[in-house]
Amino acid sequence: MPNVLRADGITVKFGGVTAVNNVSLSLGSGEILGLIGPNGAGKTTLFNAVTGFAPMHSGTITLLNKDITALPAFKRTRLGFGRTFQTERPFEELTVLENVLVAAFLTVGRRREAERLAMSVLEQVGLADRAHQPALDLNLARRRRLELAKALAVKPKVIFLDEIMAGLNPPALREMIAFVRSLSAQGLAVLMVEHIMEAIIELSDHVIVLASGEKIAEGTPQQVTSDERVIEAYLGTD
Ligand SMILES: Nc1ncnc2c1ncn2[C@@H]1O[C@H](COP(=O)(O)OP(=O)(O)OP(=O)(O)O)[C@@H](O)[C@H]1O
Repeated sequence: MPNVLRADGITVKFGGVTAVNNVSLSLGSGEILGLIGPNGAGKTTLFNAVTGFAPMHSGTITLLNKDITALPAFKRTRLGFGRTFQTERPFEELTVLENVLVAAFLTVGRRREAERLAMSVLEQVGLADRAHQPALDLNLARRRRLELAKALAVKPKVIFLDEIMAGLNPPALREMIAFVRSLSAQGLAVLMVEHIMEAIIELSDHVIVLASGEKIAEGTPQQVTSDERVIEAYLGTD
């Protein structure tokens, strides 16, 4: 599988705390990489470093063989990074469509083209019928879909999903799992931080486990969930 994204030797420090220590990952087109680990393991920090939202101490990032390490987040977005945020934060006073338009304008200059793109991603996530409602009116599952629509509206090559399954009820979780699978089937590379193991096990081609900023295991979902170090990191030892 050709590499879409590579991150090599990523280290992030906050003052004296090393939140991510020398972690590498790579991701091919249509591949789903799950990033798991106990609270405070460094998942969000690694995710933010790769997407350009957290400064790195060291490491390199390449997108389609182009070194993008020095680029700020908005330039990475333009080159094909779409992301959701752990705490979804729509502009609540804007409509659903307007929220997606804000993202679409990051990659498309003309209004008509941006509107077409925004409507097509709203259709893709099943929110087209709510396009003209205020974002404020959406329930949690639909807010997550709006986050996805915003991430897709930048025409990504890699999509970064930060705990998009958290708090969903079982039917909404099933729908979200199916939706993420459909993204990978379309050739998108997916990097997913997720605590819901059901989703990780069903979706991930490959899983990286972080604990205290270190990569402690990687492999298929079956390999990592039976790994002693992973079980220890989650359960602790007395
Ligand atoms: N802006 C920051 N300033 C200082 N320390 C930070 C900052 N962001 C994260 N940290 C620290 O870095 C470590 C990793 O945190 P991070 O949020 O990346 O973990 P996580 O695996 O995403 O956790 P969770 O599953 O709870 O979201 C923690 O010790 C955290 O306190």
